Amino acid sequence: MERNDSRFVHVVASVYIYPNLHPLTTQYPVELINIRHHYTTVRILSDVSLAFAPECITAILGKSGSGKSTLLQIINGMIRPDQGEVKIFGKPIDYGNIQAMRLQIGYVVQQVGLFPHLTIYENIALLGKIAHRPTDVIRKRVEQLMNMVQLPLLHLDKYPYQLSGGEQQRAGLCRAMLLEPPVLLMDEPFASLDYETKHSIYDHLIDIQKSEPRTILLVSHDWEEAQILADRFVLLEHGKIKTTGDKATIEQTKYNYTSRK
Ligand SMILES: Nc1ncnc2c1ncn2[C@@H]1O[C@H](COP(=O)(O)OP(=O)(O)OP(=O)(O)O)[C@@H](O)[C@H]1O
Repeated sequence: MERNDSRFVHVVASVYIYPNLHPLTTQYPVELINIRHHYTTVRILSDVSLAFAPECITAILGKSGSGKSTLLQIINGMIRPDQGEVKIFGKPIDYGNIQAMRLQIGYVVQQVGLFPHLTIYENIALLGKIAHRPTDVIRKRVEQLMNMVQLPLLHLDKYPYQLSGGEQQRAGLCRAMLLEPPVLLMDEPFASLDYETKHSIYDHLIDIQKSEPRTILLVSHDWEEAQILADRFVLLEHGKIKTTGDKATIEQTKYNYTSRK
């Protein structure tokens, strides 16, 4: 039986469920069922079925162009797949009411995407305002998050250009976590950072995950990053699931995968 046989759902890691025998339940915060997607005539994702375990960090690994970012954008509803279904906490995405679902899903990208005309406070607090949270509650949460990632509070009134790349990335992380989303999608968030800054943010992320466990899907092509941060992983190759596994198997998979001709 091929591992990427679309009749099977890969439950990360390495447990396979036959949907007809064990209907998927809401125990999985994010489920992908037979996802297929094309850009123009090129197929980017083929029959991807996955169920992501709750409160774990799952790395989505694969070479450039393997479809990792497309998969993440399908999960947060930015892209509607040509075929298949995405379920968030057991419910299929309602594309007519995407905003409500987005409040449950934080999204962090490499380019950070802080608004240049807003202060760091205003950037981090933005979703709180949109969700009509009381100002004092938002302020408290912003300060709590900044403390968690060790971003000095004196940066609150600064503009993004006045912060370093690593500080901006931490502010982006705070913004994504403001509403305590149970699911956090991260698309190569640390790729542009230097080694030391990256490692210091890894430490903060591990600490945050201990105090506020959430389901994190981390797109990366960095096996070392996956080894440090991830509990589980999915390896994509040409838009298909090559394999899935847990932390203990990342190193061997990396060796097998990267030493191939
Ligand atoms: N909007 C688009 N229109 C057409 N093709 C696209 C679009 N977005 C991505 N692609 C193509 O789809 C393929 C998969 O892209 P995707 O960004 O999902 O891969 P990736 O694994 O995240 O790559 P990378 O690691 O380089 O970011 C690539 O060949 C890319 O050129």
